[in-house]
Amino acid sequence: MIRLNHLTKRYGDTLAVDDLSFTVEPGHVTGFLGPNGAGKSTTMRLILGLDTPTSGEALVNGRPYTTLGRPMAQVGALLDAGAVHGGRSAYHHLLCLARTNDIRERRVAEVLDLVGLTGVARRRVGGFSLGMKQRLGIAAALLGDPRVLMFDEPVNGLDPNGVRWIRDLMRSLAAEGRTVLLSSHLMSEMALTADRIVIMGRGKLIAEATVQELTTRYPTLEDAYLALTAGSVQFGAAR
Ligand SMILES: Nc1ncnc2c1ncn2[C@@H]1O[C@H](COP(=O)(O)OP(=O)(O)OP(=O)(O)O)[C@@H](O)[C@H]1O
Repeated sequence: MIRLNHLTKRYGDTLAVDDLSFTVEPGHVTGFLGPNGAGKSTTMRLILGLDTPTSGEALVNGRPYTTLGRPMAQVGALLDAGAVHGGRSAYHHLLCLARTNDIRERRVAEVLDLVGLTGVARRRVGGFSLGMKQRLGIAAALLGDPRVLMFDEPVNGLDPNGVRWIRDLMRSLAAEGRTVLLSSHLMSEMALTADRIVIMGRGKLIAEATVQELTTRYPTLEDAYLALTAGSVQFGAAR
């Protein structure tokens, strides 16, 4: 479970996350939505202890990330698929992560198989396509077999097979009772993947609802999103 209590992050004059409180429950795919600059990535970084809150707290399984023992076994995340050492092979990249996190080596082959990269495991990551890097990032997130998972825009760069694969993977991880938080700007895909939705805008919580509640009140999830975020879009072309 992920719980945010009055989470706030200020960068100079920018209030990136503003008194944000919500809970991400196990057993569901929770879609994390919001316009560009809403604060989604900052929130995920705060949950992972990659940044320090100005005030409030982000808890994973009841504790701040930085106090978790064996954190990769509790929470896995894909934030930036490009953030890997291009000179290493996929296998070596995951092996290094496993060794430094007290994870058995056999798990490396398991996750490579799970994400469909076994055939290219010995190739240098520098030559990987964006979609292959996304798969490698997902393999790293799954390495510690954590109960809590976060994915920031995982379908970016994936072909239709990859998009379908991500959807099925997210849903099966949730069906196993894991907590899955998934950000994406692709509303039609989100409607097929998530069952709960959290929407933020300008750092604040705008809505927390099930997909069913939103699509009962609005014709589609996209209509719901556009109506609810209408006052929170910061960047857009003049009409
Ligand atoms: N390290 C930082 N230093 C200064 N400002 C930052 C930093 N990180 C984020 N911000 C600012 O915080 C705000 C929220 O950014 P964030 O990347 O969290 O939004 P987002 O919802 O993930 O956006 P997108 O959908 O475009 O990825 C933006 O105004 C951004 O410029």
